[in-house]
Amino acid sequence: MVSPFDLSQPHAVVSPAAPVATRAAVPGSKSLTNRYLLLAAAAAGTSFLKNPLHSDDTTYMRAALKAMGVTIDEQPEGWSVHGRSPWQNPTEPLFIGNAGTAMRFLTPALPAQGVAATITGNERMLVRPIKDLVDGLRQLKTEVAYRGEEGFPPLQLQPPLTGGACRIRGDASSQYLSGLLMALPTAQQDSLIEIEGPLVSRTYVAMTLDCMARLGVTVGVNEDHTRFEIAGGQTYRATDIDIEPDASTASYWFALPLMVGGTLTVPACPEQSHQGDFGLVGLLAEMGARVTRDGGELTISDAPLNGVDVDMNTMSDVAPTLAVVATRAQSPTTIRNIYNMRIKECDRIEALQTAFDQLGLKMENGRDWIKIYPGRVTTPALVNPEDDHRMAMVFALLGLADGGVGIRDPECVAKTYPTFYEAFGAVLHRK
Ligand SMILES: O=C(O)C1=C[C@@H](OP(=O)(O)O)[C@@H](O)[C@H](O)C1
Ligand SMILES: C=C(OP(=O)(O)O)C(=O)O
Repeated sequence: MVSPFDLSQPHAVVSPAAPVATRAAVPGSKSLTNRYLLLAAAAAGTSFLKNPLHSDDTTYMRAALKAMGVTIDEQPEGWSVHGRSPWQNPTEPLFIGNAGTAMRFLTPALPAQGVAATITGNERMLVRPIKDLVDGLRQLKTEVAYRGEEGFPPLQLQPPLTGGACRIRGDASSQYLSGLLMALPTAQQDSLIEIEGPLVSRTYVAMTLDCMARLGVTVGVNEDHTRFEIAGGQTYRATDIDIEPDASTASYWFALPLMVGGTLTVPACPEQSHQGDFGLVGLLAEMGARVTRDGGELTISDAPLNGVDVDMNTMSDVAPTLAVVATRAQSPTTIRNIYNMRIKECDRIEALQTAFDQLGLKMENGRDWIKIYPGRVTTPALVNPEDDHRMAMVFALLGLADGGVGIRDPECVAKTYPTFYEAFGAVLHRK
C-alpha cells in the first residue's frame, strides 16, 4: 500500500487516493480535554481523564498548569490530574502557542487561583483579539495590563478575581464567556455575567456548563443564554471523565468517502453530545451523503451531492470541511454567518479563497460568508495553510480527491491532530 502523502520534502505532496472502506478511531476532543484539564487542576482531589487529546494545544495547557504547581501523571490510558487551589505563581511567562482555549480559559483562571503572571503566545496569538474578556475582567476589578498592543496578548494579570457583575460582548469568540464561567465559581463573591449582542459559537458555552456540572458546579442561566448567575465560594469536585472523540477532527474522516468514494465508519460518536461540530453530519446528509448510525458508530458513504445554503455560526471550525466537500456537489453551496473564521489560526476565509484560486476551484466570499461552486483541482499548486491545522487538513482532502496539491509547512496539523498524515496514510492508497 503506497501512501498518498509524500512527506519527504519540506512541503507535503498529496496524490489522489482510491476509494475507502474502513473504520477510523478519532482522538479525544481538544475542547473537552482543555476544559477538563483546567477544571480538574482547580478541583479538590485527583481526576482521571481517559482518552485525552495529545496535541500542541493540550500540551500548552498542561505545561501552563504544571508551571503553576499542578501535578499531572501521564499514563497510557489517560492523565491523572491532581487538583490544587490556589495555584502557585509561575517563574516564567506562560507561553501557550496559538491555543485559543488555553489563552482564553487561563486568563480569568489565573487571578481566580491567586496567580500573578504574564500570559503570551505565538505571533498569530498576538493578533487574535482578547479585549472583550479583558473588559469583563476589569469590570470585575481584576488588574489586567496589555504588555503589547491594546486589545491583544500578552497580558499581565494580577489577582484577585473576587466576582461581581460584568457585561461583555460575545460576537468575536465564545471562549471569553467560557473562561469567565469556569473561573468565577471559585471567586469569593457571587457573579453575574451578561452578554451584549449576539453570541457566536454558542454550543461551546453549553459544553462549558456541562463540563462544570460534571465537576459539581452549576450556574443559573436564562433561556437565551445571555445572563449567567454564578454563586461564589464553590469548589470543583474531582471526578473521572471519559473524553469523547473530537468532532472537528472527525469531520475530515466524515468528508473522506465523499471526496475519494467509499464508506467510512467512526466509532464512539455519542448520540447526544455538546460538541456542536457533530452537526456537520446532518449537513452532509442534507447534501445527499448516506449516513447511518448504529449505537455510537456513524457510517458515511458517498452518493451524489447537492449544494446547500447553511448558517454555520455554531460550528465554524468545520465550515472549511464543508467547503471542500461542496466542490463535489452538483450545485453551489453558501455558508453564512461565519465572520469569526477570519480571527482564528489565520483568516480562514482568505486562506481558502487564495488556495481555491490557485487550484482552479471557484469560490466567492464576503465579510461573513463564502460560496463554493462545483469543481475539480485543475491547476496543481503549492498552497499555504498559513500555519493553520484545519487549512492543511482540508487542502489534504482536496489533494486526496484530485491530486495536484502541495501543502507548505504540513506539520501545522500538530495543533490538534499530530498523527493526521499517518492515520489517513494508513488506510488510504494511491489510485
Ligand atoms: O470553546 C472552545 O473549545 C472553542 C470555541 C470555538 O471558538 P470561538 O468561540 O472563538 O468561535 C472554536 O472555534 C474553538 O476551536 C474551540
Ligand atoms: C479555532 C480553533 O482553535 P482555538 O480558537 O482554540 O485556537 C480551532 O481549533 O479550529
